[in-house]
Amino acid sequence: MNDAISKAKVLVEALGWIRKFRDRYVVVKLGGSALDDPDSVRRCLSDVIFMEAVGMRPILVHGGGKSISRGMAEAGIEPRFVQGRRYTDEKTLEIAKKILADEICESLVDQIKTLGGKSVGLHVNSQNVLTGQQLQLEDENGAAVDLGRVGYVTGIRSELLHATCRAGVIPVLPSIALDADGGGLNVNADTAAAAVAKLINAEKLVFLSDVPGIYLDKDDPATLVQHLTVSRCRELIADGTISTGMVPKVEAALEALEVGVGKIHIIDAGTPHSLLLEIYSNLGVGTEIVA
Ligand SMILES: Nc1ncnc2c1ncn2[C@@H]1O[C@H](COP(=O)(O)OP(=O)(O)O)[C@@H](O)[C@H]1O
Ligand SMILES: CC(=O)N[C@@H](CCC(=O)OP(=O)(O)O)C(=O)O
Repeated sequence: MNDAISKAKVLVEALGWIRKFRDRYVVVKLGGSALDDPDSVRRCLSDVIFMEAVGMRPILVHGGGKSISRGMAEAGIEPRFVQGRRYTDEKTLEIAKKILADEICESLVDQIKTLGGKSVGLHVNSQNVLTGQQLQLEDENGAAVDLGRVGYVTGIRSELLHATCRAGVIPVLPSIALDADGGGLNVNADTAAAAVAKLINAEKLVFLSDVPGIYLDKDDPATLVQHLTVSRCRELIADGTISTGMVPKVEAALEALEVGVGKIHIIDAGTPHSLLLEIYSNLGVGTEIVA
């Protein structure tokens, strides 16, 4: 009986959050590290289906950096990263498009359908949503850095996203954009997710990664921080506590917060139902970043 009552309490606790987030957009970013574990992916997708079923409007944005690197190795191309971005020549762009749009995105859509949800892949080879421009970076001496076909998102087809979500269909977007001439651009998936969150006025942006959140000591999970402000994040980037793949994630998070996205969460895709616990319970499981 006690067990039954505690289960009912979980539902009652969730009710408050379900009401609060009804019809609100949440952008969920699934990273390449998380995508490598099929069980985690299935569990995360079933959480996303739950969110849609209880009235939220989830939009899934995904990367797949590790798979692109594997695809390049098969094609005999050595991956090269400049300031965390993959140098992308035409051949690499074709590999990225094939792997992200045709393979990973379509596989996520199929899995959502198998799990009982409705979903559609919106991308360069179906209905494109993300438009962008070529990214111009400078090195420490102020000289232009050639990144090839690397871009950033400047616009989204928000009407298509609204209509898709209103119809109860979960949109899945790979991080490839089209420029004004219809040319493909390889976009870092963290920045793509933040841009979508920003342009759709999302309530939340959730990064599903392969760590439970941000650690104060990169190698010690016991140092997980539950709550960070923008200024504290900047300090942690400056002193090197936040490094490697976490830097673009947190920088993208800060940009999204600056333009009104309510809250950012960084959680572990491998922790069962971390998404549901983070959104629909009083118990936060990862790191939240607030303005
Ligand atoms: N302070 C930190 N706390 C936690 N992880 C960190 C930190 N600094 C760097 N990292 C690294 O960031 C990685 C997550 O980024 P990344 O591998 O790019 O993930 P994704 O594929 O989800 O985008 C972690 O696996 C970890 O190695
Ligand atoms: C320009 C650039 O670097 N694009 C990324 C896009 C994929 C990505 O970001 O995937 P993760 O989320 O797995 O890191 C890349 O080619 O790896």
